[in-house]
Amino acid sequence: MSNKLKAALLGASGYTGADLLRIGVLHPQLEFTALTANTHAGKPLGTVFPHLDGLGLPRLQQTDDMKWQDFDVVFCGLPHATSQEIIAEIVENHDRPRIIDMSADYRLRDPDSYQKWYGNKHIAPHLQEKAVYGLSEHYREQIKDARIIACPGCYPTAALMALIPLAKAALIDPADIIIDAKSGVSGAGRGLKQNTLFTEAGESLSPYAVASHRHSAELDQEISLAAEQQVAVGFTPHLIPMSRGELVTCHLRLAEGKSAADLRAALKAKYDVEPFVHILDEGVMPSTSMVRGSNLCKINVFEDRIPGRAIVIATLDNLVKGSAGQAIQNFNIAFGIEETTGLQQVAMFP
Ligand SMILES: NC(=O)C1=CN([C@@H]2O[C@H](COP(=O)(O)OP(=O)(O)OC[C@H]3O[C@@H](n4cnc5c(N)ncnc54)[C@H](OP(=O)(O)O)[C@@H]3O)[C@@H](O)[C@H]2O)C=CC1
Ligand SMILES: CC(=O)N[C@@H](CCC(=O)OP(=O)(O)O)C(=O)O
Repeated sequence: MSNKLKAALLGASGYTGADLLRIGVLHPQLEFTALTANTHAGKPLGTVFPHLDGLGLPRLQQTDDMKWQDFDVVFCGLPHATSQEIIAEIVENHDRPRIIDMSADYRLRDPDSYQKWYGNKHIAPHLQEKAVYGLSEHYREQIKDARIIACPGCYPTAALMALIPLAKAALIDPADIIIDAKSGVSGAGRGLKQNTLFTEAGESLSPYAVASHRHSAELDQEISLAAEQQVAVGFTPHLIPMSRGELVTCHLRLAEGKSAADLRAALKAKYDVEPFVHILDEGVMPSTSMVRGSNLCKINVFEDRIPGRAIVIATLDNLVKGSAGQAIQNFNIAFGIEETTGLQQVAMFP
């Protein structure tokens, strides 16, 4: 009999779902026994994702048919609002499985903030409060015992990896953070949207959700916690004509008497022991091609030419460290499995 942990994946016909399967299918302690979809339910997975054909993975099915008690873990790659209902239904009525959610529904601790940014009232605020924010390197201890692990958004994963240690050590002014962010088109999911069409996203670079992106709420929440004061973070995302990858450039004001070298030292002290977060050597430019397909986040620190300021740049693959890879990392932490298991892919280059 297999001693693998049994997993269901909700939203297996989406981009995060596909990458979770690409990575997870080789994980020695994970077995996907059910995969769900909505419009694609009933189809063999290989007809939806030919690159996942022939791997022995189950056919896509409706979420309604699931027997939740049969699973040790449920990975959730559904749109927000949909996932909150399914997750509440599972957690309220069953003592297992554990939930690893890639959507935004359980990331925000404050129900009012959720309603403000997502436009709908959260149906399970009591569960929202209990869920653990799944930024692996910063919430490892809480993830070990969590019933619901709310994986961060892709932009916040990159930005917070760079900024939390700096805010915690009071090396920067947390009220003066400007994040200029870029993402590949897969960040928007597989659903048909006009701005992600090849004809419209190709050969073009454009900002979106200027001063109004939902990830601002997560960024404010986590930077405020780290800095122990309520702050609002400047954040402007841009769509870049490439499939995957993300890069955030953080413009920072240094705390009185601090230098870019202090920021570098703090980040190195935090991440030297971490397998997935690397501080690049001085002067090396981070690029999405360094992390493509891997669970890595690479960061570098630059002195600004404006006195008293610094620039910190972080890059990751939105579908790996920014969602599916971090979800598997959290699975490893939650189930006491060596954290790098199944996640040691080297970046794809060129
Ligand atoms: N893409 C990314 O880089 C990141 C995404 N996320 C978040 O992860 C989640 C998944 O994203 P992504 O994979 O990109 O999204 P996709 O749009 O690519 O996939 C969505 C999946 O959810 C299913 N689905 C949609 N509506 C319903 C419904 N009403 N009931 C049941 N299933 C439904 C779809 O099924 P079908 O195809 O059959 O209709 C599909 O499998 C989202 O919450 C997203 O915000 C988080 C971090 C990064
Ligand atoms: C390029 C692009 O569109 N990216 C997505 C971010 C994906 C993500 O992290 O999604 P959630 O926070 O919704 O889970 C966006 O800006 O909405």
